[in-house]
Amino acid sequence: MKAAIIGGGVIGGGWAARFLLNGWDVVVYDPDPEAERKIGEVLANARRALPALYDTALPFEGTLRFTADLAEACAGADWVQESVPERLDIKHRVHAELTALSPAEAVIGSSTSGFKPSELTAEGARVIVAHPFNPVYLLPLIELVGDTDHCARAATLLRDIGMYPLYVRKEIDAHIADRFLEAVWREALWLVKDGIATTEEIDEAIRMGFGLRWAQMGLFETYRVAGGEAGMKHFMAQFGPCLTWPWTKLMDVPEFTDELVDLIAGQSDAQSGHMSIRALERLRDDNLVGIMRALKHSGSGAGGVVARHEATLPKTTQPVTQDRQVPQIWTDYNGHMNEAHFLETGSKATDRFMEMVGADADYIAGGLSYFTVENHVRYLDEVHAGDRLRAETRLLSGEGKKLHLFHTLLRGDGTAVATVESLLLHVDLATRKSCLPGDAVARALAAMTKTLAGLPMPEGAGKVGR
Ligand SMILES: NC(=O)C1=CN([C@@H]2O[C@H](COP(=O)(O)OP(=O)(O)OC[C@H]3O[C@@H](n4cnc5c(N)ncnc54)[C@H](O)[C@@H]3O)[C@@H](O)[C@H]2O)C=CC1
Ligand SMILES: C[N+](C)(C)CC(=O)CC(=O)[O-]
Repeated sequence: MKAAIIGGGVIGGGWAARFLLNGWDVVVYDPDPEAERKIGEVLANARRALPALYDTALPFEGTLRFTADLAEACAGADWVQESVPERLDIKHRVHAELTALSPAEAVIGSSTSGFKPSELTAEGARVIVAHPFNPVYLLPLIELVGDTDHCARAATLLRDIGMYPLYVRKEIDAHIADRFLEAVWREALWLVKDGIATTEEIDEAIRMGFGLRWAQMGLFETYRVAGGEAGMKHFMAQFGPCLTWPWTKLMDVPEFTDELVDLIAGQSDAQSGHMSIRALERLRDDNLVGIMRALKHSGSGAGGVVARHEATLPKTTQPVTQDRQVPQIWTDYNGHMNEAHFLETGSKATDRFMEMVGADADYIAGGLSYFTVENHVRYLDEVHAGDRLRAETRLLSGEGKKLHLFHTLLRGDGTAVATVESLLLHVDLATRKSCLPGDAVARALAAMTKTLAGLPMPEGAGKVGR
């Protein structure tokens, strides 16, 4: 698959990284002589962040090219994404060329934050709104607005690269999400201008409270809970009258005078000027990865999107039971992967092995499973954030109620970095007592045992179950 990225600034760079890290070939067209350097830096941040959301490897990266020839960028593209500055005259000029140069079946998306499809297509261009959120390589939301068939094709491709397409049924300036951002932004400008709060105090008011709620429940679900046992109706009855009180300045906008711009920029420098933008991006990405991984556990919000995408990625096959990238959040104060995550990788390798022999989610839902009763971990070498890490699993014994596994954890360069030897007992989940496995699992283990018969024990094995 090929993506053409037209305009490779903050947003175009993020799109390029999202496509590339999902295995697409990417060609970037941007007249800025600095575009290649900037995209290289965005990509470096994306490489440490996006794969860290997943407990399995993403597809191999596609190729990245830069071109000064717009026709070459668009030729054979499956997706052409325009991310040039938010000016309608520039968008019109670029869209006319993209419509003429792109394959008829290609999606042509505009990253516009606020222009409506009727404005973008007024001069005959074939384009839809595909509005992303920064950083595009991590945040799944894309607002799609415009021709329904075109949007439907776009939605399918977006899901394949782990994104969440939200079809906006009725066009409106600034779509859905930016209307909220705009409301909050305008209120914040007044609070600074009127000397009520600094930029830092406003950020604390968001991140210490409602910002945490929004990521996992949005607005309406949060307020439903805030209504107590009586729910949404009680919430609306209690806070309905406030709608007529002066709790907002929404219809009134402060003018960007030099004085206000200097005040805000100065406060922002005092708040965050000690860090470079790239360092702030890495801090933001590490936090987003941590939050999204927590949400993945419960299947909520953006975490649910990652979990659903992960389920579509190719599964490992014997003897490989794990294949993933080491996330930043797995590293510790020594600058390498913390000991706990070697065992976590071994544990996930056991889960995958169980699946491979038929002790999968359906089997467990049927009331049978394995419990680990002993582990032995040997730490052989260091692993760092961003390293590829895989596990190869050898069945040592699978007779009766016992399952004895030996996982070798290998770094991307093939070096064995740890072994995790695990002893498990088959259990009946109703009685919580050990019992023999079901026939299909017993047969799969017996067949595997036969294949492995006569092989020597792996080096370092035999430390548990004695
Ligand atoms: N920055 C943000 O937070 C978000 C921006 N957007 C939208 O994305 C679009 C791009 O915004 P940013 O990336 O922030 O701007 P930017 O200023 O970072 O990047 C724009 C890029 O377009 C290039 N460019 C200018 N004319 C061009 C042309 N004729 N052909 C190809 N490239 C050209 C520039 O050299 C520059 O690299 C806008 O429509 C904006 O509303 C959408 C979501 C969030
Ligand atoms: C400020 N903004 C209007 C450019 C914001 C967006 O369009 C989306 C985002 O990433 O916040």
